[in-house]
Amino acid sequence: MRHSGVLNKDDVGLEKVQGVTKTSDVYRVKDDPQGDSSMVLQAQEDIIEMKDVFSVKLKRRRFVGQKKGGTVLGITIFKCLNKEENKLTDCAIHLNNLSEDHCHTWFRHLKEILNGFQNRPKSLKVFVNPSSHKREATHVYYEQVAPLFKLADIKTDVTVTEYEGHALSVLKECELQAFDGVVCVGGDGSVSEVAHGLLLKAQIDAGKDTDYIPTPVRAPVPLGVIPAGTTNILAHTLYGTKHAVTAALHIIMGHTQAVDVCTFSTPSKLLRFGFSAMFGFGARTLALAEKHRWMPSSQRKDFAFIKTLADLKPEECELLFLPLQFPQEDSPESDRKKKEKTKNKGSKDQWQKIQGHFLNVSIMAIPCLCSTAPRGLAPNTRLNNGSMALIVVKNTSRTEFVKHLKRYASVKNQFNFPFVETYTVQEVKVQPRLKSGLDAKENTYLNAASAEGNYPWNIDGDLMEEASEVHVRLHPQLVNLYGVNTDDLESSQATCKCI
Ligand SMILES: Nc1ncnc2c1ncn2[C@@H]1O[C@H](COP(=O)(O)OP(=O)(O)OP(=O)(O)O)[C@@H](O)[C@H]1O
Repeated sequence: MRHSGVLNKDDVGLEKVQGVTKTSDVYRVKDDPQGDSSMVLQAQEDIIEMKDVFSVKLKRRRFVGQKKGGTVLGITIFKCLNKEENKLTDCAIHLNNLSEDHCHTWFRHLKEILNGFQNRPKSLKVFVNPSSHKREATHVYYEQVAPLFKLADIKTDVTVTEYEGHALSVLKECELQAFDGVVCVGGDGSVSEVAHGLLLKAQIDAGKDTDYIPTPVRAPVPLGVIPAGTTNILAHTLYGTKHAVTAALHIIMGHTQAVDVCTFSTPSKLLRFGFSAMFGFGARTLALAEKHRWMPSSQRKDFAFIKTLADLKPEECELLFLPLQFPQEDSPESDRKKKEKTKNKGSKDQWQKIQGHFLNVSIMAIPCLCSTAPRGLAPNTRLNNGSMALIVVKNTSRTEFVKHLKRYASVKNQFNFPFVETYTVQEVKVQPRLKSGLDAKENTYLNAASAEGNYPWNIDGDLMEEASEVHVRLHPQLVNLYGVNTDDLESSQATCKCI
């Protein structure tokens, strides 16, 4: 057998015995007492690429109740298959042979090749949020994902979170070097907490002051997302689908890419690491939804959306931003240093200011694909292009604002309105303006501010409340995420019909 990474008909003779299911084929390796492995493949499928194989097992005949031993019948190869709409599925190929020695040789050879894939994880730290969406994350993990991890011989250390902030406190104490990756099973809120925890722990381990981190260090291991929440924007952006098995297979196959990350800070402290934020409409909607946690999740989100739209109000604020000085092409990871150099060239006098009344301000380091916006909330940025999209929606009528929102679901450009401005930026400072001469109650009515003067922020689907200026900085390719490049995904249709 050649170690070309491909099993083809010149390497091995496999006789297809019987098709079992769509995803399970049975072949018989022609009996070859010499152990000669250059046999002829007689099945319809000529080639099995080793890069698509994630597990090999010895197949045995066992009696009912027998746990160990048993007659070796052959080997089973488990392979990852591409289905339609960006979905992946697993498939089993059974190879039968009468010689036990022959089967063991094949098993060892294939195992050796699989062990040679350095980027595939062997040990994962897993967080499951049992309260996500309709409380199905635990089921999704144990029924759909854990069996695949076991098949791929991946060891797991699972924490089922018991309260908000649990994943963060476990990560702060976690010895990350014991794992090849961290996985979060839940919605955007959970993923946001785990991503923040992973990056914060990296800073703590590097001895950084966690209140002020101008140049954070990279996360030491990749992060994987298994979608099981009400909103799954990050999973959708990475896999092009909300499909737990697809996500698990990308993790098993070790498909990773470096992704840009933002830090969100006040003048005195770091609030969060994250990928995207909304201030104004997107944040008010989330704040209202959080107040109605007792409602079923999808209903809560639709209710909050409609109610916030009915009470549409602009936010008065000042935006300072540092435009990207030298627009960069989408470039591979090797350009990271070049990007950082570019970034440092931006001097303070290049800051630009706009102020006024804004319905929504989005600051996004990644395109943020979701079922309601298949091309993304920020289709004008990439996962790792070293910049953020700043999307400013100025005050306008509700009718015009709804037209703008509807465009997210269509193929038309959602930014092609006189009241929408977009910028490609490296840094943004958002300073809300409390109206002078008004008391806290009046300010709460006119602005989104709480009685304490705090403004809601929607950071990766997680609600944050801040009174002071929020400074958003981009850090190119700070974390590796399991998944594929958004540009390689098939585009899908919008599924939201609520406006
Ligand atoms: N056991 C728990 N009980 C309650 N909340 C938890 C628990 N574990 C984690 N959380 C918190 O639940 C929040 C929401 O989780 P997640 O995003 O996974 O679910 P979701 O259904 O998508 O929620 P959302 O409505 O926020 O989109 C996260 O901020 C997380 O910190």
